[in-house]
Amino acid sequence: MAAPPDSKSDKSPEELLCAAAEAGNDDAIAELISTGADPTYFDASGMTPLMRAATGGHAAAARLLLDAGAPWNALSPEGLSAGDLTSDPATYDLLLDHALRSELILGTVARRQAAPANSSDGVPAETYLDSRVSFSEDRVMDAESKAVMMEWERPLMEAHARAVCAAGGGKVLNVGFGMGLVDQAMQRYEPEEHTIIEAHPEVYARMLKLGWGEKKNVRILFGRWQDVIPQLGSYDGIFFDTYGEYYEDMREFHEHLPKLLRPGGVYSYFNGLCGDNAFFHVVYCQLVAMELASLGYSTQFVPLPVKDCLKAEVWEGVKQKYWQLDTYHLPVCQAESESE
Ligand SMILES: C[S@@+](CC[C@H](N)C(=O)[O-])C[C@H]1O[C@@H](n2cnc3c(N)ncnc32)[C@H](O)[C@@H]1O
Repeated sequence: MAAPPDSKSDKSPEELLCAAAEAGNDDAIAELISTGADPTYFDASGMTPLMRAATGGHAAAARLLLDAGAPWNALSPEGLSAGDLTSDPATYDLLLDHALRSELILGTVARRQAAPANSSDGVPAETYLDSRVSFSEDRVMDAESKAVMMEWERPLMEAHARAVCAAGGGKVLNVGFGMGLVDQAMQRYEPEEHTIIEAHPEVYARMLKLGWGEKKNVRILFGRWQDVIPQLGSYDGIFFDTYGEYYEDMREFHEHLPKLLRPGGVYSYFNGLCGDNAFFHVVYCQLVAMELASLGYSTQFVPLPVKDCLKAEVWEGVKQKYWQLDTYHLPVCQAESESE
């Protein structure tokens, strides 16, 4: 709750804090915070003091506010965070560093968002696999009209297949069939063995109907990757793209990489984490890269423009636009010793 108005100016301490943040007045910020002004306050325009400091490019002011507990991940009515609002490199770096440290400790954004595909609000992760999905030419939808997979991603899936089949002709693994876009692309590289894991019964039934069960180099494992992992071997290329799971699930999958990925192999995943906010997305690209680095993998992000794939009509009938950024960052991960 906002503190009472300041008698001299008729403004509350929080409004004064916003004004001081906007002006980059560090002394006034320190004074207001020390006398109890709330740094988590949203002003009448839906802006926090930190957003005001970030917009003005005042790094020192932003530091004072973060140290006082200002939330780095608060969103304006337009869905922008302080990191999205600044054009000052020092303020951006400060916010990014703070966000990474907070997420490493608390994981607040990850817990709110389902990882790599889309948000699972509406259909909880645990129930997605028990609920109906529907198929049309350009999408697979869940029971809540959220997109499980969409045709606009085809060029991305082709680029992922190119990355993980780079060595050509080896053994490849794909986790999550969806529309089979990445698998179609992988098949063009004529892998010696192509393993596909799919957990949804209706997606699995459709795979069989489409003839995937008869391809001689294809091995289908029906079940959750968590359950079929003991049946896996080791691979030259691995792609991971599930739906309705959380960042923690992907982290758990990554822990298996040292066993699953052969020396010289390439790992990639659908990089949809926080695909509706540019700053959160950068935070999560870096977090995953740090986590993979701790397992001995280096990650490069290849920028792919996607604006032209995303005309407004793409989202017609879809409850949530899970991707809203102009550039997709395709991750290419390799064992550190091999990528140098
Ligand atoms: C986003 S789609 C994959 C799209 C695919 N990359 C393509 O190119 O069409 C995600 C798929 O993962 C499946 N899935 C979800 N959770 C899974 C799990 N734990 N194990 C295996 N598959 C899972 C979903 O049923 C869905 O078919």
